[in-house]
This record gives sequence, structure tokens and C-alpha cells, in this order.
Amino acid sequence: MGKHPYIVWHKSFITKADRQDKNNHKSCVLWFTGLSGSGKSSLANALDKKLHSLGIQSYVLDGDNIRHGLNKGLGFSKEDRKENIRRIGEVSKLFVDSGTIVSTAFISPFREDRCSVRELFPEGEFIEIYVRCPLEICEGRDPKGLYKKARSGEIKDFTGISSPYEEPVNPELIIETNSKSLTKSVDIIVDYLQSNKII
Ligand SMILES: Nc1ncnc2c1ncn2[C@@H]1O[C@H](COP(=O)(O)OS(=O)(=O)O)[C@@H](OP(=O)(O)O)[C@H]1O
Ligand SMILES: Nc1ncnc2c1ncn2[C@@H]1O[C@H](COP(=O)(O)OP(=O)(O)O)[C@@H](O)[C@H]1O
Repeated sequence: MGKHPYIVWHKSFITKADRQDKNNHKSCVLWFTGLSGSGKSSLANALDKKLHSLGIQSYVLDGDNIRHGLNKGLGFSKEDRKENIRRIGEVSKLFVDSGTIVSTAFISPFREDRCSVRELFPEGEFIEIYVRCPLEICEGRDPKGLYKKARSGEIKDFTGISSPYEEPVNPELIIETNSKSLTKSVDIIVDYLQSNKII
């Protein structure tokens, strides 16, 4: 779908830089990607709590929740996942524009889709965090009982079982949730934000 010929971009008076100045920190998207059960939601929410306690404007967009509303109706075919990620990329951009540090917790299994989101942002504002955890551990955790259903064939196209997960090639951070505690993982991300002068 191309751009509409009669729709013109309306510039706002207040810029992203103005909003960042007001907040006293920069804004960015922390793009958590990984298998179901790898720890994306747990990590994004624990980080959000920590950032909030530091007085930072932050927010979490979570796959399960977004699929109840904005992306209700999208399934798990390659095309639907692509559209899911495209929309979240655009929503994340709005959050970053508003001066917020937004954490997104979506499997986002396809490299090409994640790269397209990265291209929406200037250098340094898209931080890809690979939440790495072996499939057998994720399957052992099975917090929602979905792997069991995927193995029995009740759920089709399940990531890691009957649909691919393409690992990030050059993520800004890799967090191994099999060997690192949640607290330690949060500290690593906060350190990254501090050393890159985002907070
Ligand atoms: N077929 C299939 N494959 C993978 N996941 C499935 C599927 N069906 C339902 N679920 C549940 O939906 C959550 C993943 O949604 P996402 O929006 O993150 O997926 S994607 O990025 O579009 O691939 C995922 O949540 P997480 O476990 O938090 O990752 C599952 O709870
Ligand atoms: N170090 C860890 N980091 C994150 N989650 C962990 C860790 N160790 C165990 N877990 C558990 O793994 C599960 C991960 O589930 P969840 O956060 O919903 O993952 P995802 O959003 O990737 O599907 C949770 O039950 C969580 O308590």
C-alpha cells in the first residue's frame, strides 16, 4: 500500500528533543526478542519497574496484551506476524517520539521484520536485546502450557516447534536467561543505558 496523495505530514511544535530535555533522559526502544518462555515479558516488566523507580518515563508493549486490542485479529502466519511487528514498530516510534523508553516483548521471529523496524529509527535508538534461552528450557518452563499443545498438534505454526525463529545476527545485547537471574539481567540493561548516556 502506497502513501495517500492528499495526506500531508503535520509537524508538531514540540519536538522529541524538547520532550527528552523535559524528562532529563533520552528515549529509545528496547526490542526484546526470543522464543516463547525465554523471559521477554518477565525481563521487560522487571526493567520497567526499575526504570520507574529511577524516575524514568518508561512503558512496556507486550505481545499477548497487544494481541487483545490493537492487533486483535492477527494470527501467527508469516504475513500476520510481519504485520504485527510492523504495527508495533510504528507504535514504538510514537513512544520514542514522546520521550519514553519503551520496551517491547514480542517473539518477532523473522530477521527481516526486525530489521525493518530498526530502519524506522536513527542510530542508537533501536536497541535489540536477544533473550536467549535453549528451546528445551523454554519448553520445560512452558508457563502457559502452549508448548505442550504445540507438540500435540493442537497449536499450529508454533515458534521453535513448527515455525522458525531466526536468531539476531548483531544484537546490541544478549541476555541468557538460563544462566542469569532476573535482577542481574536488569542490571546489565541499566548499565547499557547508562554507558550509552541514554539515562
Ligand atoms: N503459534 C504461536 N507461536 C508463537 N506464540 C504463540 C502462538 N500461538 C499463541 N502464541 C502466544 O502468543 C505470543 C506471541 O505473540 P507475539 O505477538 O509476540 O508473536 S510474533 O512476534 O508475532 O511472532 C506468545 O507469547 P510469549 O510466550 O510471551 O512469547 C504465546 O503466548
Ligand atoms: N532468569 C530469568 N529471566 C526471565 N525469566 C525467567 C528466568 N528464570 C526463570 N524464568 C521464568 O521463565 C518464564 C518466562 O516467561 P515469560 O516472561 O512470559 O517469557 P516470554 O515473554 O518470553 O514468553 C517465567 O515463568 C519466568 O519466571
